[in-house]
Amino acid sequence: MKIACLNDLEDYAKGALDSNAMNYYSSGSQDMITLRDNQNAFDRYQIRPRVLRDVSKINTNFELFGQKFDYPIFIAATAMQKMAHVTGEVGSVRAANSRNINYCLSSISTSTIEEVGKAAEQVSNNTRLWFQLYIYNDKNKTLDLIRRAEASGFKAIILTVDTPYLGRRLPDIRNPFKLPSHLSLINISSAKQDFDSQTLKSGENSSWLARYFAENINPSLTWDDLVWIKSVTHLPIIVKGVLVAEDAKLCVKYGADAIIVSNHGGRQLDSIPATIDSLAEVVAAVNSKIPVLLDGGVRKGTDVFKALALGATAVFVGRPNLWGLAYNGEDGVKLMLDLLFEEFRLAMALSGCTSLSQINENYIKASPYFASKL
Ligand SMILES: Cc1cc2nc3c(=O)[nH]c(=O)nc-3n(C[C@H](O)[C@H](O)[C@H](O)COP(=O)(O)O)c2cc1C
Ligand SMILES: CCCCCCC(=O)C(=O)O
Repeated sequence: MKIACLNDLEDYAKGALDSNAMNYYSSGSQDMITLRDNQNAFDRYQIRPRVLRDVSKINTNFELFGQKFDYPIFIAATAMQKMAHVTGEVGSVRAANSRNINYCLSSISTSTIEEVGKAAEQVSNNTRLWFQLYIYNDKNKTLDLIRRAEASGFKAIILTVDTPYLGRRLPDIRNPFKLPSHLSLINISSAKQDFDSQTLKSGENSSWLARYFAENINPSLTWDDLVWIKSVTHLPIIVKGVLVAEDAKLCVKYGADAIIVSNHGGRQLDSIPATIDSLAEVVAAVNSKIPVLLDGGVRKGTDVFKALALGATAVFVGRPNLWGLAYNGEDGVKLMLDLLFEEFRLAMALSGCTSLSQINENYIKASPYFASKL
């Protein structure tokens, strides 16, 4: 069967990946309510299309932090991509940069920061790369990651703020995840996958991923750490994992250069709002002072259009990158992106919009069906 949309790629990946990788990639936390809602929530909005406008030419270009992008669709940071395809992060970055869009590398990658920087340079002389940062208890380790990202041509740091501890992912507790022995968390010192289970308190999360986080990642971060990061790098700092107006205002106050409205793909706290439902609140609070981006559940061109209509500058896809890799490495990720680009261009044309700047709140409304259920 020919792949027609991103959900087809997911179906393919389900048959191709082993259950260890698939459980890790696909799961959300606890009852996965937020995971499901991220996608479902897009259906609660409708597009208000305009007609009889010349839509023979559609322009999807835009600029952010002085860099030009061909589409407002980026690839989000997802950890350990070599379980999806032997090329892992290198395949993904090559696909993204060949299409002139951003690739975000996770701190917890299976390819080095330097390999990813080089791979991007090979396909584009204007690399489009952001580095996602977890702050370690060891500040030198954190600084080392920042310096390596700077030296490898990364253009911004994404500070993930929704993960002081890892969410409780039940599939990983029931069937403990194992990183295959030929892979490692290569940017950071070796992570112990085995530990003495006697040290666990009754009921404590026994996943090594969760334990790695508990032992290495700093849960005491505050807004002052944002100020600290800004003081140690010239790169823009993008705060990822903001969902409410109060925090959006603090991002502006403490000098964030952009916000990503994100609930970590439904993998952290469960029962929190879908990102598309949080977007308008954050956009209003920020009051155009800094760009607002969004990830979570974006699977269709109309999802991208809806996010932009509600005020997002750009969106990210997380899991679809992994499904694309599982399908056919770099070419699979290119296919994933091209499908989404095509759907988005069509959504723009059929709504009567020929450039991104025309997409605004006049093009969106709550679905009357869902509004009546509230
Ligand atoms: C398998 C997997 C690994 C992830 N790893 C990271 C990570 O290392 N750092 C991070 O900030 N977010 C991570 N995320 C969250 C993504 O950056 C993003 O917020 C989420 O995937 C977006 O939702 P989507 O998968 O529905 O597109 C991960 C998500 C998944 C699915
Ligand atoms: C070994 C550390 C766990 C990686 C966690 C990456 C992540 O953010 C995720 O959602 O998974």
